[in-house]
Amino acid sequence: MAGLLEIKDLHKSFDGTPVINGFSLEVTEMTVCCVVGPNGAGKTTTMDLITGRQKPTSGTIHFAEEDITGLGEHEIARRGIGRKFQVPAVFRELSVRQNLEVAYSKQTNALKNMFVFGDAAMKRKLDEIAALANLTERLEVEAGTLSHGETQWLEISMVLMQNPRVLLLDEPVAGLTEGEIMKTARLIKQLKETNTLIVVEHDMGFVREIADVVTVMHMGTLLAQGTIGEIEANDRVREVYLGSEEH
Ligand SMILES: Nc1ncnc2c1ncn2[C@@H]1O[C@H](COP(=O)(O)OP(=O)(O)OP(=O)(O)O)[C@@H](O)[C@H]1O
Repeated sequence: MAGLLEIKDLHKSFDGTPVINGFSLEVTEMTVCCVVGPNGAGKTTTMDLITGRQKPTSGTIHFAEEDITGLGEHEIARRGIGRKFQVPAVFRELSVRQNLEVAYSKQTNALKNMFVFGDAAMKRKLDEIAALANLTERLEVEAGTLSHGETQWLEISMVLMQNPRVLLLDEPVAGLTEGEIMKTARLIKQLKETNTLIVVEHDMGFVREIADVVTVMHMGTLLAQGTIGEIEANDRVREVYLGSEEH
């Protein structure tokens, strides 16, 4: 079966300096693919290229068998690729519920859906997502009062309100407590039932919990790919990444 997302021979240079050097990746539907690698390996740039924030110098990106290379950010989001950034972007003065409603209203078919299904469909979706993300008890509080972990879950929930088929998460557990990390792992495993996830993360304990496939990037290319066991046993990966001070 073809991958839901297929990246082939991607290149990106900034002012003539190559940052992505022939990177290829195939992500199977309803799996969790974790992208790891040392600082500066090109992980964030790859996510920027997938979501249209940056345009590749060459190479192709196909999503659901359609060529999305070079399309704009909004068009790619509209086709079903959602992204949660590392830096929180919630409206702090609004309640958790209002944040989720705003996110829903941003989806392309929001108006049509409201017209056809009314508020009830949105409310059902909102309750369902809040329950998944441990936010049911927090729906009426101001988003600014949430803990760091809850803020991360709210952001993931906001992306989910837009009905993505693929969800890109940039470092979702950076700065979280052990308990929050385990809850986030549970959330991601549940999301895999309906979504495909690409997760950029440095926390290898978390990666071990959630990954079906681990992709290791190094200097803008694919260094290795496999199960977490294969990756941890790979001498080259240990040399350039897992053996480094970060771990
Ligand atoms: N807009 C830009 N202009 C110039 N250089 C850039 C730009 N964005 C990224 N780079 C460079 O590209 C390289 C890869 O950066 P990138 O942020 O993709 O790495 P990363 O693997 O995500 O690292 P980290 O784990 O630290 O987030 C770095 O050397 C960075 O300085």
